[in-house]
Amino acid sequence: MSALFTDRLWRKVEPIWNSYLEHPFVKGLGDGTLDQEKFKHWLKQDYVYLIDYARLFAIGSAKADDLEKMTTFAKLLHGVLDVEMDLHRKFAADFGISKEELESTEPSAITTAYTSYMLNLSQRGGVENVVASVLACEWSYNFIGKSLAKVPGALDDDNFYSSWVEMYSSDEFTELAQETKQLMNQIAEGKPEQELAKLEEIVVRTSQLEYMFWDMVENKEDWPVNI
Ligand SMILES: Cc1ncc(CN)c(N)n1
Repeated sequence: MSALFTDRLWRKVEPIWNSYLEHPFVKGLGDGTLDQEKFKHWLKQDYVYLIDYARLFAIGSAKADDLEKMTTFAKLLHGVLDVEMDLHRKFAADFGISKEELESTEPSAITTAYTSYMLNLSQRGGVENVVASVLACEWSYNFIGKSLAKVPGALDDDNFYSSWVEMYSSDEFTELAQETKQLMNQIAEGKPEQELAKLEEIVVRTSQLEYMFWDMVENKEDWPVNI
């Protein structure tokens, strides 16, 4: 049996992903100490991020060369729009933020950079670029969710963010992450090293952008010079 491409990717991104677990924003989600104003910034920025992220699965579905992959992309699209974004809508309702306000959030510089990077690569490349672009997003949140679920008290009701940890460590979200990994392995199979290296670079870059997104919400950043 040949080695899985996602095992190779894991070895490459592991140090970046471990740094997420040390990030104050992520730690605050696990122990419940995160400032709610910072969390609201995440909620709004992530909502508009996810709208573009969902578009990537629609692009993947359109570019897929067989019905099986088309169906997987459609399932992942549904996962974003109707499962993951429901978490955001529930938190927003608790804060008195309407769906309209969430949806009309102005994307920050980092949100724009991250979604533009993925959309650009996905539009100009084939289906392999689409999967490589979305992989770190799905897989790293599941990695974070599962890691935080092991923090004592993280899933208890008195952690304001327990439903966040519950969602990203859930069996349902784990299945979505697994399906994305399987899709990556299927598509990578038989590809020459030169192409695999390009896909690896996309996963490394999106992993770095994930870190920048955590920093952006921690610091409630928007654009450097706002007018
Ligand atoms: C920025 C970001 N990255 C990943 C995920 C998980 N889909 C997310 N909601 N937001």
